[in-house]
Amino acid sequence: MASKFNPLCACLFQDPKQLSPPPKTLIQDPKLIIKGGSTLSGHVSISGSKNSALPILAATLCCSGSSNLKNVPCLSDTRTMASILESLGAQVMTFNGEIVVNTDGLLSVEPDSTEIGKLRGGFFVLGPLLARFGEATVGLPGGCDIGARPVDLYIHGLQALGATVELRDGKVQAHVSNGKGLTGASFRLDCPSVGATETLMMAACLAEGNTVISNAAQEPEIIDLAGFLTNCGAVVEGAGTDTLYISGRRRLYGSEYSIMPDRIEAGTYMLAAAITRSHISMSPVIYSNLTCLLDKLSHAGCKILQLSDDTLELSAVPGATRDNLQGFNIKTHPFPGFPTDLQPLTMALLSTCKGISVIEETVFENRMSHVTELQKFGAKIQVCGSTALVFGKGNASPLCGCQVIATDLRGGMSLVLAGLAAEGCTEISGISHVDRGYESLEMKLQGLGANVTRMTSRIQ
Ligand SMILES: CC(=O)N[C@H]1[C@@H](OP(=O)(O)OP(=O)(O)OC[C@H]2O[C@@H](n3ccc(=O)[nH]c3=O)[C@H](O)[C@@H]2O)O[C@H](CO)[C@@H](O)[C@@H]1O
Ligand SMILES: C=C(OP(=O)(O)O)C(=O)O
Repeated sequence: MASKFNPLCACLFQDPKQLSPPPKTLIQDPKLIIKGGSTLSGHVSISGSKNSALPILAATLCCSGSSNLKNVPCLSDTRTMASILESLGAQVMTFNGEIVVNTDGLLSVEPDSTEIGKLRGGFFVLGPLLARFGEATVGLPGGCDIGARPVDLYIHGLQALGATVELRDGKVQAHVSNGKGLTGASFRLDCPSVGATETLMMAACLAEGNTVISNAAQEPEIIDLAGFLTNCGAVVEGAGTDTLYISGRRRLYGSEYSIMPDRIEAGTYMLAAAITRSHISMSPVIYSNLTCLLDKLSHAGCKILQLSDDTLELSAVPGATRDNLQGFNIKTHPFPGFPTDLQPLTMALLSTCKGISVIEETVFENRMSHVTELQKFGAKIQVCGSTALVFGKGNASPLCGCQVIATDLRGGMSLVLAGLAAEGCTEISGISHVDRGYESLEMKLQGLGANVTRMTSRIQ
């Protein structure tokens, strides 16, 4: 049984009230209540990147010994990922944003399927398990319901490295039958999938010989994963370009690594400041990871100042900007294009700007489910396929608080932004979707002066 030291649990056990058994049936349905319409001010700290932490946690399976990961965000997704590693027999210790993982005593190559089904990132364990142990059985992943999200590229890539892969009973079963392990190969991805690039990169690091992955994803999270793998002894070149060159090693060794700041969380707080016409600062931020959004926000009329290497200040206060923010068009693309994860949040902002804005979603075929909820605030949006026309309200009439339901992570967060800007009270249910990706959400918003509270109903 894997051991886990969690200081939070240790604290709970010191309080005798916490020792009484919980009621038999306990349904928790967290909601956020937002009293909107006020401006934000102050500084917000940006957490470590969820989408870096998940593949890097999976990559610890490639390594002998312990990996010590710092700046891991405390999120339901990272907790689920830790539990996936534990279901394999890994030892996982969590302490204050640090996670130490030791995979030496692994007992299984089949992670808990229920946990895998909770997020997309769980599936990333397939490549490392197969590469290190020659076999793996992994259930199909969950994650946001924003499109079909097949795993064909992962499978074809692993087959190119010599694995036999089949889908049986809703699980991907993979093994290497040559008795030696995966073999390096050249593989071209049909589209630059982030998860497939990460999975193949991890697998290739332990394959015999050289691998070339072309049409690879170029997201900053790929560079972060390559940074961790390189620290562990891997040889990866070209991360951040469309071609990766990997020279396989017999073994990798666990190392210490600090996860980069979350560019999507940083973008979210910039958009929160813009939609509430506020002035806030934030750090740490890597500017080059956010160029597209920064350009659009400047064009809209926001004033953006780089206070230091990693600190950014954004002002959308009337007077500091033109008379109101001007709408703009976006088309989502893989990095360095406009990030799909910021599309729903940008839509919320555009509904308050001047003029008509066009949003084209090209990465996922079904990432518009937030529109019907945004319309409940009074936002004027028309959707045709994967394109949305946003008729900005400008100063004409503000958004109005209402009751809405979050059905995915970023769509849910777009409702939080709308609620911050809206006049009156907003109640957002389905907040567990948002908790997958935003650390200390209401604490951070409260720190900026927002009136946000969490309500957890307990039903027996
Ligand atoms: C945990 C994590 O890191 N999630 C991110 C990751 O998701 P994820 O890695 O799932 O996203 P992908 O880059 O793989 O998906 C991009 C497109 O490729 C398609 N595709 C993907 C794999 C495959 O085998 N076949 C296929 O057709 C998908 O359906 C989608 O239309 O990148 C997305 C794109 O930046 C982000 O929105 C997610 O937040
Ligand atoms: C889509 C996202 O996550 P996932 O890939 O885990 O569903 C996201 O982070 O916006």
